[in-house]
Amino acid sequence: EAPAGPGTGQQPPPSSPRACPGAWRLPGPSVPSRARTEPGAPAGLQVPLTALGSRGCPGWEGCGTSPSHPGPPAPGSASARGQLWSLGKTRSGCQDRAGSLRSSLESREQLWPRDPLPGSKGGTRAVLEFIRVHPDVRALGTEPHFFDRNYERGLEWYRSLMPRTLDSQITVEKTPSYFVTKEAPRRIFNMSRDTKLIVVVRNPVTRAISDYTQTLSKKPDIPTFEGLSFRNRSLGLVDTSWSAIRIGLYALHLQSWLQYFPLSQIHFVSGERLITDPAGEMGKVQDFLGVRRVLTDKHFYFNKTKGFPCLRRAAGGSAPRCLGKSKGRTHVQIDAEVIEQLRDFYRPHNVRFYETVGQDFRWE
Ligand SMILES: Nc1ncnc2c1ncn2[C@@H]1O[C@H](COP(=O)(O)OS(=O)(=O)O)[C@@H](OP(=O)(O)O)[C@H]1O
Repeated sequence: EAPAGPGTGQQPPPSSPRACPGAWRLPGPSVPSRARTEPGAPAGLQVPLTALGSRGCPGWEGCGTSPSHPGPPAPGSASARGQLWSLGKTRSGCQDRAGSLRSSLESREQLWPRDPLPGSKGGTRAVLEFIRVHPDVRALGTEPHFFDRNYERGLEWYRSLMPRTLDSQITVEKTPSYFVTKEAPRRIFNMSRDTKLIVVVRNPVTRAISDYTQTLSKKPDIPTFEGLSFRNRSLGLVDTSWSAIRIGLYALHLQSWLQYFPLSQIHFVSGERLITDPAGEMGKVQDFLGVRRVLTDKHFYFNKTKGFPCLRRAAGGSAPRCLGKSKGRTHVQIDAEVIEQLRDFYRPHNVRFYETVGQDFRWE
């Protein structure tokens, strides 16, 4: 996905005295005596836990061993709560990052070839472009896909992509596919258990149609939405192996994250409210990240042509900015009866999700 924003945004000059050596900006050398191999990581992958360690910038090891969370509870245990994406840097100075969400509980073989690049479609680009306006936030403009597709490249590679940050700044990235990537929670936890995660959720029926609309724009020959959605439509059997459907089973995916992260470390953005009240939703994001409420109503305006809220001034620029053409597409028309069937299908899953996170998103 092409970034809508200007590169990695504003960056401090290399000589900035406040720049945190070895954090995201400089791929620090691994220290063999203190490096460790992540259990389950590809053979030979060293996670240099101390590479970020320097005054004002507690290293990975420090972050990773923070007592804030005792570690992954046994799968299925009552204390297993936690979850998903976005990067952040804790106030203690640990450099965390966000990832995005979506985890393929299914294998890549199952996702392929119908969904080579599943997306969130909830509004992750909007959240990233909005939050990067904040002076205490630095964002990677592209999706690194480190915790899913590029994990073998190693943490040094990931770090080298990141924008330079000051001690006081938070680093964020977004990769929607993390949410449905089975290995992502463990990998992020092993990088830093203090990572703050943001998940943008949207009515799963609308999300599926958005996902399908995007795929159709790239592959006009794919079967109809109706054809892909059901194993047997007359019996109402929904095909949960189709990723456009499966990604919307939020409660299911969330369970993988709750094995590693407490719910308090995960923030859920309503994709619907992000459009109707961007300042309100971004206010909550700022609170969650622990930064000042800089982004307010005055940063947004509703662009009638685009049909969406846009920024009066994008990060690093002075002109108004809306997201690109791939955001806010006109959706494919879907039979009302099919939509009703999918609503029925998702209802119990949505209720389970609301109960798990303690919020009612009112997807009816
Ligand atoms: N301000 C603003 N401008 C444009 N679009 C906005 C905005 N806020 C939220 N959205 C919704 O974001 C949807 C795309 O979601 P993502 O960015 O998560 O998609 S992706 O997974 O990264 O491909 C996109 O979905 P579609 O409308 O289906 O294209 C939009 O509805």
